[in-house]
Amino acid sequence: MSSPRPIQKLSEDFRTAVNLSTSPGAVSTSPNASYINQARPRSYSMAKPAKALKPFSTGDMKILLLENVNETAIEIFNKQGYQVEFHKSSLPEEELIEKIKDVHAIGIRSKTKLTANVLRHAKNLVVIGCFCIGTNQVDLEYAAKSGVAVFNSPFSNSRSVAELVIAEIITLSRQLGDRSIEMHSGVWNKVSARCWEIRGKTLGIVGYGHIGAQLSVLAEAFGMHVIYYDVMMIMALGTAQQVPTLNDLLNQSDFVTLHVPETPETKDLMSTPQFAAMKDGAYLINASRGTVVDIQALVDALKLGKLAGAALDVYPNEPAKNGPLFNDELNSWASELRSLRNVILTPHIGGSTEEAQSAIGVEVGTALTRYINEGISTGAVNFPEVALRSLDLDQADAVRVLYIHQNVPGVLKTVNNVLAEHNIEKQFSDSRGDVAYLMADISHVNVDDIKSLYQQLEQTTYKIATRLLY
Ligand SMILES: NC(=O)c1ccc[n+]([C@@H]2O[C@H](COP(=O)([O-])OP(=O)(O)OC[C@H]3O[C@@H](n4cnc5c(N)ncnc54)[C@H](O)[C@@H]3O)[C@@H](O)[C@H]2O)c1
Ligand SMILES: O=C(O)CC[C@@H](O)C(=O)O
Repeated sequence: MSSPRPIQKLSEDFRTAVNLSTSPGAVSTSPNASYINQARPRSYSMAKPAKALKPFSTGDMKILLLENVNETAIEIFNKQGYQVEFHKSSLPEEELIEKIKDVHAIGIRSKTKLTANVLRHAKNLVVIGCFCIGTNQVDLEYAAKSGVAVFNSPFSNSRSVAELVIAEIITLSRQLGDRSIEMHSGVWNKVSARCWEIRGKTLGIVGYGHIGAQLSVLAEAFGMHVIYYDVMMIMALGTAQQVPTLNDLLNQSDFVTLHVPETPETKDLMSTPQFAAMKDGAYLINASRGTVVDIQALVDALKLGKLAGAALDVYPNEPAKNGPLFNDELNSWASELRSLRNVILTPHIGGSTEEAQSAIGVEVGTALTRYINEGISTGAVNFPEVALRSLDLDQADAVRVLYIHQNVPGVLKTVNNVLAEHNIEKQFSDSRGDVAYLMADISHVNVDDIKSLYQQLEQTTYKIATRLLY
């Protein structure tokens, strides 16, 4: 194994990988058309140095980082001069509420629940970073309506999850977990009964997105036949085949692996009828979200011998920190599940590799910095995606207006009346559901006028949040 690379190098590699400029405002995983059309030519050419913007009225940027967010992100924030408070685990709700009152940004992973009840205390909050793929732990709609943009890392840990699943397929089919536990307790148990090669077996992938598709390619390299079920029509990779229903997948697969998001539709997607539809002696793998499997029903199917084994990485309730906490108090079936043979249990580590965590730190850290410093929301998961090219260094009297508002008719007329006292250099606005976001660069602004400009915008009827950068 090579030692971890210096952070600067990682950051450069990431930028090269996504093929964008070295401007901190330029990293994107899903550039929308407006971003490409408006921001690209100038930021790519790097013809003129960009003006570094500072916020009006926000004071020092305070960032709360929970759940051991990677040091690559901390380094990015420190470099910006933000005040960073770092915690290794998530926080109990009351403590979280106390801390969130004060901060402008928060970085979390999958454990911290940013519910409406928590977010309504976050009076200064501008942006949330989910340093992971899943965003189900955040009330995205409430955040958007409060003017808080949410960013995640859509695929930086996909490969790590896919590799874990490959390992689990082999581990289950060879009963490696049981043999290892036996040897650790001094028992030599050399058996071949019900141990199989994976070559020629059918892998059924439920959810053929970033992880499912990556896994499909790896599994075929091992000689597996791959079928998949997805609510969308998705192009097959290799010789994989999409099947029309979940039941079609279940009754053909030797291994069923789940890669769907947590949604109301995926709750208990796998329960008693679905286990009954699986082939006798098949295996189930879940590294998506704990709510997707009815675990009591899985325990029953395993006890009956209907399934030959299972691997679980995620659970409906997961401990907030490391320790001997996976017990019946947390999940009523925990000790029953722990006692079963050929069941691999891992503590939500699908994306927990050095490579994935470093890359996620850089990606989400950069997205947050870009949004805080320049207002660019490209890649936000809950928010209109808006970008403007940077202001030039010689535009000393220019101000960037960031105005989040309710998406109702007539707002822009009011706002442009306020802005029209100055020269509008460029502006761009977009909406998503009930929320709209306007970015405008205006020039010929006297520094003494900024306060009045801010107050006028703050007083407009449908305003959600205003930020001025100058
Ligand atoms: N264990 C871990 O550490 C870990 C790491 C990363 C991601 N995850 C979880 O894995 C999930 C999948 O990740 P991804 O990056 O592949 O997501 P993705 O969004 O790229 O793909 C999800 C796929 O599921 C499909 N889908 C949605 N609802 C469905 C349904 N009801 N039935 C069938 N298909 C459905 C979507 O159309 C999409 O193709 C994430 O949402 C996250 O919760 C877990
Ligand atoms: O790192 C985590 O806590 C979550 C990992 C994974 O579930 C994700 O959603 O990316």
